[in-house]
Amino acid sequence: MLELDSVCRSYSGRQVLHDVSFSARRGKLTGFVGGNGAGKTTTMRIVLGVLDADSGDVRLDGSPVAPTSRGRFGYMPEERGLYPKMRVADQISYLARLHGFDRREARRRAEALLARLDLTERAGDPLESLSLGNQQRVQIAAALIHDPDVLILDEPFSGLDPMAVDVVLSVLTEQAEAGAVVLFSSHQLDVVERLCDDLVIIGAGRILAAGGREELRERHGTRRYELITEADAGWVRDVTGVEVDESAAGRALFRADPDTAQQVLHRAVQRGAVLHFAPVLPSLSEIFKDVAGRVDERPAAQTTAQTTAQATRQLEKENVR
Ligand SMILES: Nc1ncnc2c1ncn2[C@@H]1O[C@H](COP(=O)(O)OP(=O)(O)OP(=O)(O)O)[C@@H](O)[C@H]1O
Repeated sequence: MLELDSVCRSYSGRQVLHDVSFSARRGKLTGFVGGNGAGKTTTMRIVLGVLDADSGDVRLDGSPVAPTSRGRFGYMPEERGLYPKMRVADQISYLARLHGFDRREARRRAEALLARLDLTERAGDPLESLSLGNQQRVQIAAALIHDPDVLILDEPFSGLDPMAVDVVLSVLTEQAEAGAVVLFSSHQLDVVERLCDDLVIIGAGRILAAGGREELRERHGTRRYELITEADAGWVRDVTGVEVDESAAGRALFRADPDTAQQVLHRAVQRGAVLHFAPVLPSLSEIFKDVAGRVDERPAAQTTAQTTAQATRQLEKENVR
C-alpha cells in the first residue's frame, strides 16, 4: 500500500498542499480527482521523489520510500516527455535498456507492450507522426515498460477515444492485478467513476474525501429514491417531507429520509402496481460538488483543521478495512 501522511508543500511561500493524507491499495485502481490547480501533479511528484515535501511522509508497504524502490515506479507525466522524431518501438526499447534490460529483452518487451496497446502497426513510425491519442498510448507504454510496482499517471485518459480508454484500462487493470499500486489523476469524473475501485478527491490542496467508490457514494451526497408505478405518481409531490427532483407520468425521483421513503412506497402500493422502487446513490460528480461546496462554505480559519481531521478519520477507516 502507498500511503501519504500529512504531506505539506508550498511554492514561494504559498501553501498548495495542506496535510495531504490518503492511501492507494495494491491491486486496485485509485483515481485522484480534483479541479485545475487542486494539487494533483504536485502530490504525484512528491510521491515520485522528483519534488520534496516540506513536511509529511510517503510510505510504501509501511516503510518510507527509498530512492532504490523508486526505480520500480512508473510515471506518465502530464507534460509528455518523449522524443518526437524517434521511432515508437526504438523509443520504448531504449527506455527499457535504461531500466537495465539487455537489447533483446528490451526489444521483446517493447513489441509486446505496443501490441497490447494496439500500436504494432505504428511501431516503426516517428512519434510525432502519430495522432495525439496514439502518442498518449506510447506514453503509457513508456511508463509500463519495466513492469512498475507503483504506477503513477497524470491524466492518462484525457484525449483518448472510448476504445482507447478501454484498451488502456485493461492494461492498467492487469498491472494492478499483478499487485501494483496504480494511481492516476483525472478531471473526467464520469471516466473515473466507471474505472476506479478507490477514489481520492482533492480540492485547493486538501483531501476532501477518500475511500472505495461505493463507500463514498453511500457516505456522501444526497440519497434519492426512484419510484416507478403503473399509476400516475404526481401525488408524491404532496407527501410531507418529500422533495421531488424529477417526475413524469408514473415515475418520481425524490429526496426524503428513509422512513418517509418507506411511507411513499406503502402509499404507492395502495394506489396500484409498483414497478420499481430503489434508492439512487449520488454520482461522483454530485459527490464532488457536495464535498467541494462544503469546503468553500467553511470559514478560512477552520478549513485546515477540519479537513485534516476528516482526512485522518478516512485514513483510519481505510486502515481498519
Ligand atoms: N513550479 C511551481 N511554482 C509555483 N507554483 C506552482 C508550481 N507548480 C504548481 N504550482 C501551483 O500549485 C498549485 C497546485 O498545482 P498542481 O499542478 O499540483 O495542480 P493540479 O491539480 O495538477 O492541476 P491541473 O489539473 O490544472 O494540472 C496551483 O496553484 C499551481 O499554480
